[in-house]
Amino acid sequence: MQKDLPQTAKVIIVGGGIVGCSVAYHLARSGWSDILLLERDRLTCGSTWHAAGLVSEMQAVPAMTELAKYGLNLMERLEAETGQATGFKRNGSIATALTEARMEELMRKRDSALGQGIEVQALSPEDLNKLWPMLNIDGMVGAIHFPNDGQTNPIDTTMALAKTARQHGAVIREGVTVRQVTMADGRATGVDTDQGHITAEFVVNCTGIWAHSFADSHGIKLPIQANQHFYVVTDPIEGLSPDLPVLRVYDEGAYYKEDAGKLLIGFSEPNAKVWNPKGGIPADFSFDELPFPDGHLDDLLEYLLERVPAIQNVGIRTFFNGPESYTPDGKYVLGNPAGCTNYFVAGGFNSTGIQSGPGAGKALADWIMQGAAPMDLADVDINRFDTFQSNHAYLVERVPETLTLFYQMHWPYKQRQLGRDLRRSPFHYQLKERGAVFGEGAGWERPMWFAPDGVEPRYEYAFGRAAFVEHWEREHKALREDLGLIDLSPFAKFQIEGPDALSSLQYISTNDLDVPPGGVVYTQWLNERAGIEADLTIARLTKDRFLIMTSAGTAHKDWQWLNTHIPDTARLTLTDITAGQAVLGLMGPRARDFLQAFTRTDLSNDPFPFGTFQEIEIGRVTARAQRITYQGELGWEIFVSSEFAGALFDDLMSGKKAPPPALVGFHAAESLRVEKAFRHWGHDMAAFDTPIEAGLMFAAALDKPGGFIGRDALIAHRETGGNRRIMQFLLEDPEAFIYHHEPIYRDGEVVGCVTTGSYGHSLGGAVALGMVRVPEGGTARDLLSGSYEIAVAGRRLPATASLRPMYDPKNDRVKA
Ligand SMILES: NCCCC(=O)O
Repeated sequence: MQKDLPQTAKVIIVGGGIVGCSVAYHLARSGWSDILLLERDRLTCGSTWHAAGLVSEMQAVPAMTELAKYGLNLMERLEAETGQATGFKRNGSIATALTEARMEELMRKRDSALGQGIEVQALSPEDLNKLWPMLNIDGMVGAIHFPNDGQTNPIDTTMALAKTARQHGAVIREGVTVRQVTMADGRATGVDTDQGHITAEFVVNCTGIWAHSFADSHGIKLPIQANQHFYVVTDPIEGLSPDLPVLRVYDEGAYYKEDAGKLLIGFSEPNAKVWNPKGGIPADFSFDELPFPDGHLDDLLEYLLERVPAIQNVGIRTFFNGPESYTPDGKYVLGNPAGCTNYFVAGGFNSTGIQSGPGAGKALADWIMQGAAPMDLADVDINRFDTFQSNHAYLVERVPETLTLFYQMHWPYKQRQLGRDLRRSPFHYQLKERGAVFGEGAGWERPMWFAPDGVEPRYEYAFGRAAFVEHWEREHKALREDLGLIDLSPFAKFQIEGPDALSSLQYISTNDLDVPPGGVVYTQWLNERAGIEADLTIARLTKDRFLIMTSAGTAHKDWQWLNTHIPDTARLTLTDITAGQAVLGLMGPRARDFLQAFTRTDLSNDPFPFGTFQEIEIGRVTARAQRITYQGELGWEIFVSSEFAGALFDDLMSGKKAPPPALVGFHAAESLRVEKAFRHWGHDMAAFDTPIEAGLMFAAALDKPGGFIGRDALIAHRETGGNRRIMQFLLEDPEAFIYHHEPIYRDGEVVGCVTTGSYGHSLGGAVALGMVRVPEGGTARDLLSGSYEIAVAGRRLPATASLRPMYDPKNDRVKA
């Protein structure tokens, strides 16, 4: 037993890598006391010690970028603050392109970086050579240079964080093994260590490559798995400048970093490997490395000898392989798994723990102290993952591709190949037979587009008008002008039933759900600050029974929100019935005539108005048809018990009663919704956007009896008017394509960025939604003046902007 090991703490952080030390640093520096960090062996001994230490501001999504920028600024001042050298330097970083397509990717990345206030310049191969004189620029098309990026020494940086944490009162103990987090009634109560029990108010899992198995041991599922990460280090190279920028040659799967007069070269290889030792990751793996397999990197090693010929003269001294933790989507995880509000995790850093860990540690510390995420962290929230994504075999199959994709072309709409074919809708094989090309969302296989006879059902990726765009366009127009059928089965469906179902839903929903049975209500769920936590549709099935419908991507999060916000005393049952109900969207101007041919129910407007549902017979099958749309046309979403789904599909597609609808994939579903300016949670709005900013006040029943969570904050926010608004944009140039995060300029100044980009095949150009700043001292109406541009691959293209949907602004088509 260590002397003076506390018996109780406010926060116990398990794991002494850079992330755990950053959490301790930020809690202690903010004045929280009784912070205890427990490390099984010595600080940094898991993955931190062998990390390469590249630090870049620009990350995959804006929230990660903001935290990385914070982290770099922190590293910059850490040495002065602690007196501990960290090795941090802003020697810059360069990303290179060996193809025109890669250059377009980099120019799009540059646009996005500029929009986020990051300094970046495009370089010609010759300019590049001035910054990296040893580089062989054969085949280089160009590059981009981030002068404020750099590198640091991971061990020293971690030690500096730990030192300051200690100076501010945190206790950091090495050589204490946490065997278990103790839990009671769904809450963490403390930890069992090899030296006794310690009680705690909060427990934080920062155990890196052990996070999955450690959490599993106390019943918490985490989507984290170790991959093998390889790098080599040369012998000293004469004349290598310590100020040499970090270099990423994406097309050759390699990064280069100056390392005490040598070059450290790391890889993102095509055939990446997980580390999945029999019996799990050894508990005593400490400052250890893994074998460097023969032949695994031969192609990439050949490239580097050509790319930096000086290496041929000195040779490679070290071949290193170390495990690092990865997630199924390449973004790290923060927050409360499984709704356990005093258990936190920060993990799965996908080889970016040094650049992301310091900022992520701050975000997590703030989350603990404030009791809520301190900024929009939807992209990294642990609850974006469903529980199936913590399955060990799934992770082992899935995560090597995360490492591989890191440096591969980031093609628009690129689909993963591994960890697929896991979640299939009841229509899967019928759609596949008809040419469906599948993409994956929340594990579901979803038809993205349909290849007609004679066209191979697979993507040829490209920027702009790729080959599949003509099929996407055909499906989009078929639905707009005639009739389309979309498989919407991945929708999550939660049934809530009981005498307190209505009052509980009223309490968490902005809209008034006290509608007659048969009504379908669009609503948001807000947090206390009036930020939007969920965006859903709720049908009142009977007086005491409701069906909540939400998108597959937010199912797990919304389920957690529901469970943690319905009052404890409420008399109701809550059931996830997603698997039992298949859904078809039958949408388009011919929807009524078509469906009428199958049913005796009168589908005309008066007996079957918009925003209602009825149970109807559709030929041989009885289903619940609800008259709403996410595509902006007349239509019904048809909910059918899964065992009848195949028969319903066959009947509708048979052509016996009416010409069948066109099959429509998710590219068209998305372009149809963006043309109609329908918002999507997680893209166009999230927990830091209010209904005012998202333009959704029409769904807030401010005067309903009893109010709702967030109502007072929403009313207060309405007084100030808010300083941002969602707008819709249409590019004037019909050839350009928008994807995501492109900056939006108003009169030459960045005022926001694209939240969803698509192509409006009916509007005739790229169409987008974007959150835009209201001019200082002005109102939302002022947004309608001024000239707008959107940056696309290095060019600023004029765009028309609107606060109302450009397509069918009065809903005439929807309510026809
Ligand atoms: N630790 C490897 C990081 C790779 C990269 O930032 O490109």
